[in-house]
Amino acid sequence: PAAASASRNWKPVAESVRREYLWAWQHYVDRALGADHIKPISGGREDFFVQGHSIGLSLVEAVDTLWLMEADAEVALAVQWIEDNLSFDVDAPFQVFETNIRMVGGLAAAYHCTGAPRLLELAVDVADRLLPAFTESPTGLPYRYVNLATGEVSRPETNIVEVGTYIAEFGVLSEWTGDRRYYDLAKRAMRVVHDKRTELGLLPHDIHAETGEWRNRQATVGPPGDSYYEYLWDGYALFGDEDLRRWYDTLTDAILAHQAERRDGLLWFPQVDAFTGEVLSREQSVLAGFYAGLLAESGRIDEGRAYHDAFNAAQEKFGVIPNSLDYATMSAADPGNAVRPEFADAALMLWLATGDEIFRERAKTHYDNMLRTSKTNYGFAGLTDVTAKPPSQEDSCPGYWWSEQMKYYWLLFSDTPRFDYRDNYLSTEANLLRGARR
Ligand SMILES: O=C1NC[C@H](CO)[C@@H](O)[C@@H]1O
Ligand SMILES: [Ca+2]
Repeated sequence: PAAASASRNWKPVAESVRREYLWAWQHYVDRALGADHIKPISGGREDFFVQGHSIGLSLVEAVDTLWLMEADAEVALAVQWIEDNLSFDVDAPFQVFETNIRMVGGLAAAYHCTGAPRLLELAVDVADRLLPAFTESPTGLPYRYVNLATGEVSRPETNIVEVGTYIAEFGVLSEWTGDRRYYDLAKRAMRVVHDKRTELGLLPHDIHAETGEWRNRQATVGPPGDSYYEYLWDGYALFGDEDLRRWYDTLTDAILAHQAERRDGLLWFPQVDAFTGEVLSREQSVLAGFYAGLLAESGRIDEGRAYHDAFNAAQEKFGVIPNSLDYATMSAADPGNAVRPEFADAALMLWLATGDEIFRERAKTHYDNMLRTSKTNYGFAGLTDVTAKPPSQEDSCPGYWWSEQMKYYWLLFSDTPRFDYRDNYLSTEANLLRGARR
């Protein structure tokens, strides 16, 4: 292998990341403790799952990040708040997918890092409240919403992300409790989707939970297709399930054969008709950028590099990559960016897979551009237009900011002893479910 390029001293960057994170955390504690979101411009509070009732989302998403940063006093405060206040006995419909990746995953990661028993109890409690979405479904494909207090399910018009992004969180609950129901229900839904692939081996992205019928023709590696593919690989990586690997390989080979396009030396993944392969759109969601990391994790390193090169071209052009990019013209189809983490997610995965310093350089640029454009009075704000001078901000900070990019930067630049750099797993919400070194 090429001699590892003399890597620069990244410690000052890691210290900056930790300082900025704890600065934002202190404002959340002082002004919005227990709120799902802080409003970073005004310092106000914002609900995410249910209007009028927060359940401490940003705090739950922050615990493992704080722990990895060795901010142990802050971890203690957060765990105490959870033990004293967090209840899922809420008579309202919750989105099953978002509740899983953020709350089941956030609590499971907090338990993995701290060992506090109440955190596992709460992860099991909220997962149990999600199960009717699966068990009430005639196909095994979960409904999109469930009332956490009554178990009433609703909204069968769903998609492959929202039926297929559970195996990581549900799988560790099965592993840690011995109850296989979680794993089996998550895997069954993934099997149903895989078995409905088209002749070309591609997947449309919208599906009906009661009939099992496809509701559209378009295939995408962006939302709402992305984390279905991610979790096929993750289920194999975490639990060694050869079915999941076989399904992943079948679908990925088809994507690379029918859904990939090279243009000016860059690799892109257009939206195509899953039945005919016809290109339907060359718009690329910034969220699709995670796929460069997934390709590298799953042994397609050259393709992963090439796709990250494509998004890096966008980062070079725009500074902050727009929500949606038309890669035929490299123009911003949707000019906002709600502090999306995917470019940094893929940079970490590619750096772990290759050791190539270029990915730390690219992540540093992503961090610098986020600092410059999103930092505001009490935290970090999403952008409504990355092309404006300066980019225009919105008074909102999403929960994934507390779990994702700041954790990716910290892991890339700190070399923290609390993370096993050789054997680890981060969920699609960057929840650490394996590799904490207590
Ligand atoms: O998988 C996900 N999709 C959307 C968010 C980040 O853009 C986040 O919730 C997560 O990474
Ligand atoms: Ca993700």
